[in-house]
Amino acid sequence: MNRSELVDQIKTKRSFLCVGLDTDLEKIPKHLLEYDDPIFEFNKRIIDATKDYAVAYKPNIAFYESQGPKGWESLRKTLDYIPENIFTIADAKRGDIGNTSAMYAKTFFDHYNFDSITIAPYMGHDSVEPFKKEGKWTIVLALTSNPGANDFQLLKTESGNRVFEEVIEKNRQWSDPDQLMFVVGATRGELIGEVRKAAPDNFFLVPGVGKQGGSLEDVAKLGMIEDCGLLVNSSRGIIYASNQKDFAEKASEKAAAIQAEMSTLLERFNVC
Ligand SMILES: O=C(O)c1cc(=O)[nH]c(=O)n1[C@@H]1O[C@H](COP(=O)(O)O)[C@@H](O)[C@H]1O
Repeated sequence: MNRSELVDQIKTKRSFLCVGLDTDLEKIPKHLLEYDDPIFEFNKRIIDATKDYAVAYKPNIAFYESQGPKGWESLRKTLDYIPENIFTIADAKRGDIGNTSAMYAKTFFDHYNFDSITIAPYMGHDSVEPFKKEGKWTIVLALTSNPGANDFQLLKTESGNRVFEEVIEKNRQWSDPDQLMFVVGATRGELIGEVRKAAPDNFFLVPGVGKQGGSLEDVAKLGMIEDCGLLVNSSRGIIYASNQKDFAEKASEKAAAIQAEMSTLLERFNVC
């Protein structure tokens, strides 16, 4: 999916919500465990319940590969079930020497037809390069939402930049902004504005609202640009809104509430 198709979705649905499919057999309602593929049965109902409010889905690959071959099959069925006009993110956080990264790209872009993949940039340009592909996006970790982000990402480099700024600057030299997003945690407060300064025209994937406590309003205030430029993810806050038979209904209510807030923010910041 290209940028203008993504932005059209955002304007049509008045939403920049990404629903994270972090589907955990320990957390899904017990009655679904009777099915042959409980992960897919859960995802299917979550997708049906949230697709009017979401512009992207992000299966976190750890939750699928941890189940062995069956998990990969649940992932494929889930991906096939996501409506075609909704953006898909393989949250895999890959990145290795060139020929190995090329295999990761083959997995997620050829075998599984994802629109994008998350990438850990620690190994530098030749580890990111193989993910550049026509019609596909790379989503590079810049300033993450977790406490450990401070261990490396905020360190100053010789140039005076902090590591996350260096990651952004370099990746912007290597890739077109219409195929390059950055991950910025909603929990990073004022720093989101500094990330926006470093990447004025890239889309951001912003996890960390909901369970991790980030504020949607602050993210919009500091990060929104003319064509929105944001995909804000919520996983547990939506998909585990209930662990009873009403889980899909509750997920729908949560997604609808976030979409309503997003609609107001899109209007406030003159996107649509
Ligand atoms: O790349 C990510 O999506 C990601 C980056 C980051 O900095 N923080 C972060 O939480 N994530 C992912 O975003 C999702 C957040 O889930 P919730 O906290 O349940 O909404 C998980 O799949 C995380 O792996």
